[in-house]
Amino acid sequence: MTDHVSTGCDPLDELLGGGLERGAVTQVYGPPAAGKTNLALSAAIEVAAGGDAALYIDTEGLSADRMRQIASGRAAGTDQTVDDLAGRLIVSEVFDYDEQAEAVQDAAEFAPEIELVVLDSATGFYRLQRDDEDGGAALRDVARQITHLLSLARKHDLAVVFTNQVFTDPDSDRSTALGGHTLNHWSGAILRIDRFRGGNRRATLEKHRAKAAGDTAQFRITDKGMAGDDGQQPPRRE
Ligand SMILES: Nc1ncnc2c1ncn2[C@@H]1O[C@H](COP(=O)(O)OP(=O)(O)OP(=O)(O)O)[C@@H](O)[C@H]1O
Repeated sequence: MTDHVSTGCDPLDELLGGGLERGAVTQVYGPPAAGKTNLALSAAIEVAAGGDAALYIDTEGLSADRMRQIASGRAAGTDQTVDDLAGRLIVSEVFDYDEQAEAVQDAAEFAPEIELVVLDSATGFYRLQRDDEDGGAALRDVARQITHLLSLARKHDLAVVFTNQVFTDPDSDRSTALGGHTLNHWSGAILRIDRFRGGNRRATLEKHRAKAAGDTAQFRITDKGMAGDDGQQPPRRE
């Protein structure tokens, strides 16, 4: 077994020192439509293509069409079908904060049989409460969820990735990840994604156990999922 779970996109795997690290939590954050969900889906489908299972906790109303589109791109040219790949994804749809907490707790039941847990997004419901007086309590709840997933990652040697939104700090006018230091602390790796004109994406490594912060990679989102910045689907590792 390798130390990492592939994102399905070679430039991103390279940036992350091999992919999503097992035994750790990777945070992917960025503005709306940056490509966070695409990255998470691509990684989950890559796990499925390897014959393993992934748990996908979805708070955002995942598009089944988009999932099948990426799966179909991945299955092309192999002896696997879209249904083979989709069948190895355990999708847990949650509709509110309490359901999210429950689904994260329940990840423990699946952990022995899966290679990846996706939480997309960790803070979507939290964001709505950001200005509430219990914003602090909500953040503590999310932090508890992330530490629970981290303990599963360590115990079962699986990878965990969660997505996160940005907010603009009125003082510095910079956009930073929701949950700040608290969520960053529990994230072994942090990837920020930004979107540019023409559909180009840039990922910036902001935290990593073994690599310098500030490294970047370019990629694009295509019909088939994620591709290098030449628009070509990267060659697949066997
Ligand atoms: N088939 C496709 N071909 C090219 N680009 C696509 C395709 N499907 C989706 N996209 C791109 O992906 C974007 C959405 O990406 P994604 O859902 O991963 O964003 P996100 O960062 O998760 O956003 P949010 O925070 O709003 O959930 C779309 O705006 C579009 O640019």
